[in-house]
Amino acid sequence: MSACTDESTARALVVRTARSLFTRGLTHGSTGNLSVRLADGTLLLTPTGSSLGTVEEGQLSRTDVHGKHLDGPRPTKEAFLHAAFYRARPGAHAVVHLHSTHAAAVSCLDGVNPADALPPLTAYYAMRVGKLPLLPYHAPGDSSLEPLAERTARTHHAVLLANHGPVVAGASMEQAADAIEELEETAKLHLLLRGHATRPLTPEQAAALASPSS
Ligand SMILES: O=C(O)[C@@H](O)C(=O)COP(=O)(O)O
Ligand SMILES: [Zn+2]
Repeated sequence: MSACTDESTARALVVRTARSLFTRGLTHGSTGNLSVRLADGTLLLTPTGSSLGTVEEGQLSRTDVHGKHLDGPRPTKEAFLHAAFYRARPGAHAVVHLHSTHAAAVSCLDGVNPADALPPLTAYYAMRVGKLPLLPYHAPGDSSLEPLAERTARTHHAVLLANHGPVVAGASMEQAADAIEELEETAKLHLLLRGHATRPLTPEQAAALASPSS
């Protein structure tokens, strides 16, 4: 997915990615939502209440970059969050939100560092995700989170919503999906390692690997 991808290719990519994430158990029921930014600046999003396992190309919603519904079915209730990421990150062309189990579990832990919810356990995590701010709990669809989400997204392409799940933007759908999968795997490692003495990468090691992600 890039700015020059045509709309039918973009629709196919959203559906293909949604099915792939759902069938591998990275989100369940009707949780999670995906979007892409088209060359004309409008956004295609999964509709509210849809399952990522069954959503179809012709059923996507369109909004503008302020979350205003333009056509198609009613968009995900998190359209405002997707739009906030696109406004904050001009290089972003895709946003993915999941309720992946281990990341959601970390989002419910007490004492998580709000500036960075997961340690850089592996080099791949440092390369794909980097710092992961924890945004305070808001009910799903509560747009009062929008200003903080937009401010945070200016400097971070991935965030964790407290008691909820991750949201990740990428220059392409492949990059966003790759990063959110890595976030889930690192959350799993983090939980597996609780109670064990661990040696995450040092801040210098992590910084040396950080990529200027969209
Ligand atoms: O957790 C929620 O309710 C939403 O964030 C979600 O994941 C699914 O909502 P819709 O995309 O509106 O179906
Ligand atoms: Zn959600």
